[in-house]
Amino acid sequence: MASKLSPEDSIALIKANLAEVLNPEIIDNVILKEKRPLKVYWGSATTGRPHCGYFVPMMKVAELLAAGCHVKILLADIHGYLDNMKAPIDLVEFRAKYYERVIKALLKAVGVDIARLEFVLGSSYQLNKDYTMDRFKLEGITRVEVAKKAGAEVVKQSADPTLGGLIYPLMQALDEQYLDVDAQFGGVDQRKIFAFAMENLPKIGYSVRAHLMNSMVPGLGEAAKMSASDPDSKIDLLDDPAAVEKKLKKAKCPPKEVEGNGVIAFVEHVIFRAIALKVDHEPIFKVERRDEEPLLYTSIQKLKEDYAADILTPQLLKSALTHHLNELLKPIVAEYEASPDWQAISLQAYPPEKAAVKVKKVKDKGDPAKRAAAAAARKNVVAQPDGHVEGEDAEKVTVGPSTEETLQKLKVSEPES
Ligand SMILES: N[C@@H](Cc1ccc(O)cc1)C(=O)O
Repeated sequence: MASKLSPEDSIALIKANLAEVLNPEIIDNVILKEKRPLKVYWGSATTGRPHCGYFVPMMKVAELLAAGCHVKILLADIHGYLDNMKAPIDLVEFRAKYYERVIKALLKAVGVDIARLEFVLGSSYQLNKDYTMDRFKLEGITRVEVAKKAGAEVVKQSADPTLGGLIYPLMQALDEQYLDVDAQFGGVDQRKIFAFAMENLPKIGYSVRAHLMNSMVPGLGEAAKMSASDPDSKIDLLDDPAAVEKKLKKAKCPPKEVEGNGVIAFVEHVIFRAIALKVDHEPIFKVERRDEEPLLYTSIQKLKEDYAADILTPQLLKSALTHHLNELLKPIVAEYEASPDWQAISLQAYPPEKAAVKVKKVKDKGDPAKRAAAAAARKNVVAQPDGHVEGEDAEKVTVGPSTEETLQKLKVSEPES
């Protein structure tokens, strides 16, 4: 598969396995007429620890690389902060480094050549004069309601939204220009931002880009009984085989139910495609059975049929996936374990002690900062001094009064910037 593809095959692979492509002719034109590699980017706000769900967009990135594209990965550190401070400004830099390590390792695990892969840190160009002036231009012509709607499915919504959440989609649109790409890739949740970019970039003198959209895949590791916000239910990219097995055992996977089944979706969107990229023949997904011949699947359709008929049971499917997923994770974990450098980055990006240390001192549960620390410790997220809780589950555990009130009580000044 990694061998050189014909232009037509390359275009087909670029457009494969997507929910939607906007302005596909831009892609055809670059490859067939201009005869150069397509330049495309995928952006990720550097917030929570990347988990197994990242395999889904990464499979498309792997296909784009295999199709000969020049792929840029935007580590959107400023966006991570703008989106309701999902990542505190002093941690985003480390998180960006962590993301780069883990994404590289993940793509290598999939077996794709990353020579044409480039990482770009958002703040490395988003603070430049030209970018800033263009931002002002967009801000000057964008109605508040339009910006709000553009970000509605991406930016965390709240009753008292910040300006940052409105600027977010404007900057994502500008990124297309400043990253100098032909196309942007993202999930269908990004559709309104993509439409905003298509409508507004031409107004400030820039061209419309193509947009590639992945369908939204139901999450893997959403536990059957526990709440989805339980941090233990998400499979981390650095989980060891025993942890993967344990979490998958608990994962929601109703028998005979194919639609909305996260385990089947993962097999379809990640495992099958990963196998397809590695081998030249049809992918084979093997399900071992006790006392019986293994089940061999070369198509996801057959697998779904067997699942609906209960020939392939949740238990069989989960144990087969455990095996395949652990094979994918093995080199990622090995690289992490062999790299003191990466381990240090991990500690800086996601300091584990903060919440635990604070919680030990918690006596006055009336103090919002302390209540936040206690809640954070329970949830394995990080509490900030203002009572604001940071981490993937932040919204669900935020406690206490407004930041302003808390800051006054704690007698600390608002952080600069
Ligand atoms: N909006 C993307 C992140 C992103 C940020 C900036 C971009 O230019 C592109 C993508 C997300 O939801 O994660």
